[in-house]
Amino acid sequence: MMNAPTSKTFEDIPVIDFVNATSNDPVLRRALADEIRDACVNVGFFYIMNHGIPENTIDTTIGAAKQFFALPTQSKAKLDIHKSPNFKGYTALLGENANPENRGDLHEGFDLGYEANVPLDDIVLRDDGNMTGANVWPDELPTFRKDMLDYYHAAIQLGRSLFSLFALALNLPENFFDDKITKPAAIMRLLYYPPQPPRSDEGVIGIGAHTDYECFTILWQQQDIQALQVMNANGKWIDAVSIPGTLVLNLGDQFARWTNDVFKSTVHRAINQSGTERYSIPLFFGTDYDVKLEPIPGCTSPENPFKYEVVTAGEYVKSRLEATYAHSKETM
Ligand SMILES: O=C(O)CCC(=O)C(=O)O
Ligand SMILES: [Fe+2]
Repeated sequence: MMNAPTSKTFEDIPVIDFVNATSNDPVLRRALADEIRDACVNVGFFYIMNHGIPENTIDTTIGAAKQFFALPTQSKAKLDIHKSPNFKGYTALLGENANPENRGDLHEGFDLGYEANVPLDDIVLRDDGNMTGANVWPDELPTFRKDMLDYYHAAIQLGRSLFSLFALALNLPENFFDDKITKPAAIMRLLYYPPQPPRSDEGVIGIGAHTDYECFTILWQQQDIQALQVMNANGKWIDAVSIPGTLVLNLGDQFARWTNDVFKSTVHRAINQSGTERYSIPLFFGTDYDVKLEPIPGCTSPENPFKYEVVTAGEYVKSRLEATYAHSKETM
């Protein structure tokens, strides 16, 4: 876990209106990028208002997610993530352990990625054999695949526009990341958190304290349930309350490394003590597999040299994923 403290402590997570995200007016885009920079440098989390993913797409996807997790155990086990060479499929309760100090996370999950046989309008993809390989789908739910990919493609579109804004926020040309995200290395995950009693087992919570691995995560979280918490620089947990109509955006370790910690990858966790089931959908957005995480212009100086070993983005994420799932491998 990368525990880089944030430079300035925060008590609130900023809400940023994306209505001007694709405006033709560079002044408006610049103003938005300044807000984003502030959130990335000081918090590592922000809410996105006017994110552009249609509400009915979200509703359909959540409906399908509920049906999936309600399937019999044997149906879900057929799709177990340990059977996949590229981290796709089902994670059973306690199958993941985001914080190695804990004993397993109290959630079930389902992971999917880009499918080469579903053309995205403007993207040419090749399966490079590394994590972009085949998804698995439940035979029992005929529309599940379409429902998932509809959300996936809408979120990818948002993610690509975010990369331009992050470039601006780093005072780089808006197209700086374009040739580094030709194949969306984006993993979408459905999460189901059963309710846990207020005083529960030590070391078992919804998802243990962790940072994410990729550049950033676009998170849909269920309304009216408080579960997600974000750690500020004083080690205090700040509630990431659910705000209707928004998505949560948080930065991950790929971006923190790449920007020499100018952008913060902030520790977070989720505990569902609401008494009801909770669903969320993180979509982890990385770069192309072979992009080298070399110092980004403007993020280093003689006084502030690059702190990290240069690795490729894909190898970095893959090694982190292997470590995450290693804990439940023996039980398969
Ligand atoms: O469910 C949530 O609110 C957070 C999930 C999360 O942090 C993750 O999957 O990395
Ligand atoms: Fe996370």
